[in-house]
Amino acid sequence: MLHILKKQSCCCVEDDTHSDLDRIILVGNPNVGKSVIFNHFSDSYAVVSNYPGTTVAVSKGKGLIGGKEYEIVDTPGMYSLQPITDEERVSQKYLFNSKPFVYLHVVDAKNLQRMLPLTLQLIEARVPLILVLNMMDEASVRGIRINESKLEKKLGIPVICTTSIKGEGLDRLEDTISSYSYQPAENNVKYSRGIDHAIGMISSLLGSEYAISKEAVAELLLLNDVVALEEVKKNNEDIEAIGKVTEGTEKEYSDPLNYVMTIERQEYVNEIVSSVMTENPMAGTGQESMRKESGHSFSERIDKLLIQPLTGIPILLLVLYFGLYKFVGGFAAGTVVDYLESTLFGEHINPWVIETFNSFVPYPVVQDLFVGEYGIFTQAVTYAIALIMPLVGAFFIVFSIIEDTGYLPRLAMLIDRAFKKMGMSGRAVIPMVLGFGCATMATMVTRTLETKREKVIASMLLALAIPCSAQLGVILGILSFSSKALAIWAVVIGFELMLIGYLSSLVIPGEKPSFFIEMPPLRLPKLSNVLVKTYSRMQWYFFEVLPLFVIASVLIWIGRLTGLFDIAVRIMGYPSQWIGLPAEAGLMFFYGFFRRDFGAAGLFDMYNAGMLTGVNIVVASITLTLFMPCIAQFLVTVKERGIKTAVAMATFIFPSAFAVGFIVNYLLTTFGVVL
Ligand SMILES: Nc1nc2c(ncn2[C@@H]2O[C@H](COP(=O)(O)OP(=O)(O)OP(=O)(O)O)[C@@H](O)[C@H]2O)c(=O)[nH]1
Ligand SMILES: [Mg+2]
Repeated sequence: MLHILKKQSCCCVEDDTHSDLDRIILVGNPNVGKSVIFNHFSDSYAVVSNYPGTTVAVSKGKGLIGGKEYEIVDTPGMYSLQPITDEERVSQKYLFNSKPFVYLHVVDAKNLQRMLPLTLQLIEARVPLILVLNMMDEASVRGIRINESKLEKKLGIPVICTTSIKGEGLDRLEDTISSYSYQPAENNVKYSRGIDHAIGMISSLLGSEYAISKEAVAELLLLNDVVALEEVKKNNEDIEAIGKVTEGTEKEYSDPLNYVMTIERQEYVNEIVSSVMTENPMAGTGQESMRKESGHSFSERIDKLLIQPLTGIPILLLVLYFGLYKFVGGFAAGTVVDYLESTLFGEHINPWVIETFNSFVPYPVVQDLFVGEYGIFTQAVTYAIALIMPLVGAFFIVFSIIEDTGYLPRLAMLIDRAFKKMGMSGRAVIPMVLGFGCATMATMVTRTLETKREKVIASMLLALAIPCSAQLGVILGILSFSSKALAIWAVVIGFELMLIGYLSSLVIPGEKPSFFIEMPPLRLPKLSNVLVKTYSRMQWYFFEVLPLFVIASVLIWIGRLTGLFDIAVRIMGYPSQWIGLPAEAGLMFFYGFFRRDFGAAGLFDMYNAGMLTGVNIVVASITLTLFMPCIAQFLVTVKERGIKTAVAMATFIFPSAFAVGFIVNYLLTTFGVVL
């Protein structure tokens, strides 16, 4: 639980500041435990989850190793030095621009064959390197034994076995880092003559120095890698001559060069693995191996249940019912929020704060700003602490448990076919599900998707139809008065999501996505990780919402002093009335411009004040769910997708939210539905 005290570094901004400290950079495939090791050594916290692509931006912290302070850097997972997705590119760019003290290449020991090619590429890049064979616990359960010292000799770099989740081997890793000094390792990969020749030619054409070896840059150039091309252009290298070598070499081979080089590298990896690794699934005593076997087939059976639609869909519905409806909607939004908002803040804290403040500050204008109806304390802080935090907290607890089991990649497989109809692959399930936590974080996670088209559709749907945890909690809490109301809300939002997804896939050009996702083993969530992760996300969320809520309170205060507030609310009153709501509901949409959850909080207050009918509540919930993305999400969308796409999305979303609200209100009132 020491982690609780750590700075959290899962922020949305890429931090490129350089410190004077020697740097240790963690690199490796996704989902191998880099962030667990980062959390162990550094004073910052990076989120750990059981699916590939948890870390999508660089995280930094400081850590004492062998009595010396280092800067520790965690990077997004990458499969090879030639990236496919954006989060891999983040790591590749980092490699191009860093001269660290040492790289820790973290690999999953039970998948050595698949992971060592990146080690060989890093050796080819002639960077200072230590290989960390992590997840030794899972490898030994599978009867995998690795001869560490033989592997060290073969590769020419230090190799350390760890089970980072239990802290095993990390002391040895610390000692190895402390005594590390760079010794160039021999690059033993034998490429065929044409490729070898081309690498030699291109590297001799490179005049400048790079953070990685010229041969490694040459290999990337041979594969027309975008980042490598950018780097050599910056250094005014002879691009034309390089292009000629590349073209000539491509002609020599009937297969793409990437394929040929991957196969040739893999051949060498296979040779190494067969000499250093033994695999005996029946290892151990008779009893032990039987237990392992049955454990294996047990998790395979669960896997099947989760992935096959006949059983997978009912399981998904159960997860939603208990996780969201009962726990977030019932317990958090009902019991906890009720107590905090109405009793604790409403009856005790706020009256006391108002009285104390007013007795010290006798100026009504200032009183209004801090403790008035829309005051910084009475509205912004109360909303943030008593309403948003319990909802977000409850949601993140459920969410962390789901993440840590490895359920999300299985859900991705289950839903892949439905997602293909919306122009996305099953992989997009992960950012979409994360959107229920916080759409701002989730928009960044669209980096893990392969095609631009898929990224645009996913960002669009996140902005349009996925309610964030706080908003969802409020809506679940309010709509719990009638299961019919909740069903109407869910069907309309689900339908809109599928319809817009389907239409976007027809309109937005681009290649069809292919589905590839690594399937991590199912794991039992660790309580400490669930708590630390929930705490760090709540902290992040709190500092994200509180300033915006405070700014909203201040703007409302200025607006009320100048009369602009009434005008804005009156203007928003019109679309409210079009969808059958009282004009006062304009206030809620006005809040919604700041954040959707702020709007939802306004809706909660109107509901408590008995100002809305059953139909009104459903229509308002639907419109608010489909309403504008919040400011933070909009900014991240601008950063990830560009200003044009972001503005186009917002322009479409705003009127369409009211159009859907109008239709639903029309249908419900025409058919005389009473809720
Ligand atoms: N059994 C076992 N699980 C581990 C070990 N190390 C990490 N894990 C689990 O592996 C999963 C992935 O860990 P992370 O630290 O998030 O992996 P990462 O390499 O940072 O992944 P990305 O951010 O996706 O690139 C989590 O569920 C961890 O609990 C280990 O040594 N043994
Ligand atoms: Mg990570």
